[in-house]
Amino acid sequence: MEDLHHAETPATDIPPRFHTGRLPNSKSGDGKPRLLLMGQRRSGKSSISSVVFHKLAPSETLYLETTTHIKKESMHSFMDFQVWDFPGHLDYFDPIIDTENIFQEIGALIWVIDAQDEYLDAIQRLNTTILNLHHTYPTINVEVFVHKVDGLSDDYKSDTFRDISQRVQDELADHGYDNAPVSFYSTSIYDHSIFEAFSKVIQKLIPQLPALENLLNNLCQTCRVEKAYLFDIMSKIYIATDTSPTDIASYEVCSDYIDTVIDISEIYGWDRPAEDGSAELLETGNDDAESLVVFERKGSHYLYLREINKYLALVCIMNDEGPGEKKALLDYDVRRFQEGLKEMFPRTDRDVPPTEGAASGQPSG
Ligand SMILES: Nc1nc2c(ncn2[C@@H]2O[C@H](COP(=O)(O)OP(=O)(O)OP(=O)(O)O)[C@@H](O)[C@H]2O)c(=O)[nH]1
Repeated sequence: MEDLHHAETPATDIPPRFHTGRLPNSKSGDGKPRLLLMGQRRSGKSSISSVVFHKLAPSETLYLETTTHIKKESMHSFMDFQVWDFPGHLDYFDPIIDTENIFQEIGALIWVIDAQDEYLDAIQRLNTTILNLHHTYPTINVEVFVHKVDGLSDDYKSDTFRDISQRVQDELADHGYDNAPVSFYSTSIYDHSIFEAFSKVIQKLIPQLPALENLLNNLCQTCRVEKAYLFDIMSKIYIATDTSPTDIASYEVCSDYIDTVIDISEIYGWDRPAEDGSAELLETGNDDAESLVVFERKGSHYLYLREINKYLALVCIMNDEGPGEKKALLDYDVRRFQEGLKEMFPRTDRDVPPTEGAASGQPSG
C-alpha cells in the first residue's frame, strides 16, 4: 500500500497494470476503480480510511481533523484502486462540482452513517444521491456502512441496522426505485467488522471472484480444509474465500495471524527483485514464506499460511489430526492454486500479452 496521506491526487505514475478488469462505466479508462467515502460530517469516513489503509490505531482517530477538501489516495496492491474521502458538508450535486469526473470511474459508493447519532438526515441525503445517480450510472454499487456500532447494545444495534436499511429501501421504493442495489454492513473501527465489510465491497470489483472461489473450494475439498481465505496482506482485506459459511471469529483469527506475519516480515522480509533484476515492483511470485501454526489443543484447529505473491497470502483453518502428515499434500495443492492464480492475475511483463498492459495504461485482466 502506498502511504499517501496528504496526497491531493494519486501521485504514482505506475500504470495500473494489475487491475483485474475493466469497470462497466469506465470512460477515461485509467482502470483504477474508485471507492468513494461519503456521508455526514463526523460519521467516521477518514477514520475508516486511516484504520484500514494506513494502519492507524482506532483510538488515534479521535485526533483526526475534519476533512476540508476531497482527499484522493491511490492504493497499489494486488489490484490498483483509489480511495476518495469526501468532506461531510460537500453538496455533490452543486453545479460547480464536476459530478461526471467524480462518478465516472466509480467502483463503489460507500455511504457512512453514524449509528450513534440522529440518522434521518443522513438517510435522506443518501437517498437523494442514489436517486440522482441511478439514471446516469445504473451499475454503481452503493454500500451503506451503519457505523460506530461498538457503542450500542446488541439489541439496539440490530434494531438500528434494521431501521436504517428498511427506511432506505422504503423511501427509494416510494420514489419508484424498487430493489435498488444497496447493501448494508454493520461496522466499527474498534473490531474486525470494518475489514470484513471492506472485503465484501472489494470482492464485488473482482470479475474473477467466482473462479477464485472455485479454486478455493477445490483446495478445501482435496485437503479437507475447513475454511480458506485469500488475504491482501497489507490491508487484511480478504479478496476471496471458499463458499462455505463465513463466521467473523474465523476471519478474526486469520487476520490476527496476518498481523503476526507482517511484524515478522518487517524484521526478516526482503523485496522480491524482478526477473530481469530491474524494478522491484514487478513481483515474480514467491513461495518461500510459509508458516504452520497449531493452536489450542493438539489435534484441534490449526492454521496454515502461505505467501502466494508479494501482495497475497493464503490462510487455511483445518480441523483434524496430524497437520504434519498432511502438509506435503497441502503444499502441493497450494502450489497448484498459486499457478492458477498467476494465470488469472497476470502481473509481470512476461505474463501480460503485448497488446495490453503497461504501455497503454489499460487494465490487463
Ligand atoms: N465509537 C466509534 N467512534 C468512531 C468510529 N469511527 C470513527 N469514530 C470517531 O468519529 C469521529 C469522527 O471521525 P472522522 O473520521 O473524523 O469523521 P469524518 O466522517 O471523516 O468527518 P468529516 O471530515 O468532518 O467529514 C472521530 O472522533 C472518530 O474517533 C467507530 O467505529 N466507533
